[in-house]
Amino acid sequence: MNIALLGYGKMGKTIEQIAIKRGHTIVLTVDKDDEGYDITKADVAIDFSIPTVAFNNISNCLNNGVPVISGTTGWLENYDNAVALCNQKKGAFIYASNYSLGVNIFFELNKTLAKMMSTLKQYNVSMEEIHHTQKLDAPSGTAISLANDIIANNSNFEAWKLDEAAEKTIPIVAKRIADVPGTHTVNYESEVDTITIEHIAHTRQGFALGAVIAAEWLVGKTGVFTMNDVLNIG
Ligand SMILES: NC(=O)C1=CN([C@@H]2O[C@H](COP(=O)(O)OP(=O)(O)OC[C@H]3O[C@@H](n4cnc5c(N)ncnc54)[C@H](OP(=O)(O)O)[C@@H]3O)[C@@H](O)[C@H]2O)C=CC1
Ligand SMILES: O=C(O)C1=N[C@H](C(=O)O)C[C@H](O)C1
Repeated sequence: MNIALLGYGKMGKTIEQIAIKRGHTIVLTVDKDDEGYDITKADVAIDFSIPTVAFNNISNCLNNGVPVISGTTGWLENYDNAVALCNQKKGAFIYASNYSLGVNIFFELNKTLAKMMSTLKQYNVSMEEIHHTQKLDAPSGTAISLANDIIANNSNFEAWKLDEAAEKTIPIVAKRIADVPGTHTVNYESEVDTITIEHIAHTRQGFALGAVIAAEWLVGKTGVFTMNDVLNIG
């Protein structure tokens, strides 16, 4: 497959290595100063850029008939517009806050636990995410997905908030520590005990492999998909 990498930073470069090992060709890399690039030579585009440009990158692909997967976080105010454009153009699009197999299993565990805890009002939930100090957004996209899945599966919680505890609200603490690829923790705490589930990424390889697998899966399809479709879980 001919792949375009929109965003050629830590993730773009890790994806490049894995894509080449899997027999693909990188035909385009786009970074900050690469305005007006020609996407049409790519069979699929993989966007891991920055929050302010992700929607432009995705729109450019969909407008040119190129399937696109995005892992960029912090741009979700435009997610519905991306879905509408994909449907209008009969294109192919995946966004996932986290492409790793481990986190997608962790998402399912989190949903199951949230359902189990819904009748146990003595437990308060809280979340923590830890990432490297270059991260632009907080809380992480993965933390937002986890919080939204708790809200969808447990009527004791209606919203999430960064750093703030309030009634029916899930507080999320975001810590920034040098070189941490990504750690997510969900805690249920009562007066007598604590239940914790945690995912720790040791490297970026898991995110990158998942992104390449998603790109391979998307080519030839039409529609808006999620990692649950790719991995056939959930
Ligand atoms: N969904 C998932 O599984 C994962 C998601 N992520 C997310 O992916 C994104 C990228 O992460 P990461 O690679 O670590 O970040 P980096 O900062 O290392 O890379 C982002 C790259 O985007 C480039 N960029 C800036 N402007 C543009 C533009 N107009 N078009 C294309 N690229 C541009 C930056 O260039 P320059 O440095 O010159 O500004 C930089 O090289 C983040 O949003 C992060 O949260 C990360 C890991 C996993
Ligand atoms: O910025 C990162 O590095 C990561 N971002 C994603 C997120 O915001 O959830 C996924 C992963 O945790 C790494």
